[in-house]
Amino acid sequence: MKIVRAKDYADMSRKAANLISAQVILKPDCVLGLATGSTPIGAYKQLSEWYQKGDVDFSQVSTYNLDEYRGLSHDDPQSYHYFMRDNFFNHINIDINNTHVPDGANPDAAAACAEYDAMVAAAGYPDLQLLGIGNNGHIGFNEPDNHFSKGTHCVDLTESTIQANSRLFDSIDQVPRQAYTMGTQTIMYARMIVIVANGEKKAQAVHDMCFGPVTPQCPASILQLHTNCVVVADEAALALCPEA
Ligand SMILES: O=P(O)(O)OC[C@H]1O[C@](O)(CO)[C@@H](O)[C@@H]1O
Repeated sequence: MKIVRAKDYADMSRKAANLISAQVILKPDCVLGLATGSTPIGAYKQLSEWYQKGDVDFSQVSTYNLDEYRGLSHDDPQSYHYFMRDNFFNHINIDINNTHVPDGANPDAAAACAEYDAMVAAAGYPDLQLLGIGNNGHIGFNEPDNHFSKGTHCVDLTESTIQANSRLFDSIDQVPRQAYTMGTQTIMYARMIVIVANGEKKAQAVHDMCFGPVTPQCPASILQLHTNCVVVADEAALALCPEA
């Protein structure tokens, strides 16, 4: 696990975007695993600007997102389908048919998850997986648990995640209680992982991810065992990691 210290959110976003654009430049038809949440928005913005300047070309890239709320239509402004179009896909030259997000609109959880797993496997798994980290150490929507998850599955969101994500909804009652998420094992199949974190709220989770025991109680801690994982975090998120 390599830890890259960034000055602030803008610096973190640029550094993460640099790693992603290097992947696309080196392998134009690469598979990117993508994340939602507030943290990666700056990196998506930076990549979109570099695309506009002609520095990076997404025409052959395909993408697989980590997760989606169960029960939201693809056009619901709170859905991750919508988020990805709004924050990234609409601003670059990616073929929208090559972008994939778990189908939260399919009420048949088993079918939706099995179908998504088959697609990610058929694509050969991501060359690079971008991740954010939850305040409780979750990756994707893999919440603290007594075992690490494997493939795509339906999860009950924890109260802390519902609370944290309620800032993006009109009221906490509107936050969906379930989601479909890529499993931890699938995330670990990515050939490179870039995990971004900023702000003091993430400091404990970042410390536990990098220096705590490897335990499903902090799902991100398993990344210590990945052979090519880069943590890009700002000073505030690294406040409890002075040794990093
Ligand atoms: O970047 P944020 O908004 O803090 O979210 C962190 C994590 O939480 C999620 O949004 C899910 O709650 C993940 O997709 C993300 O990685």
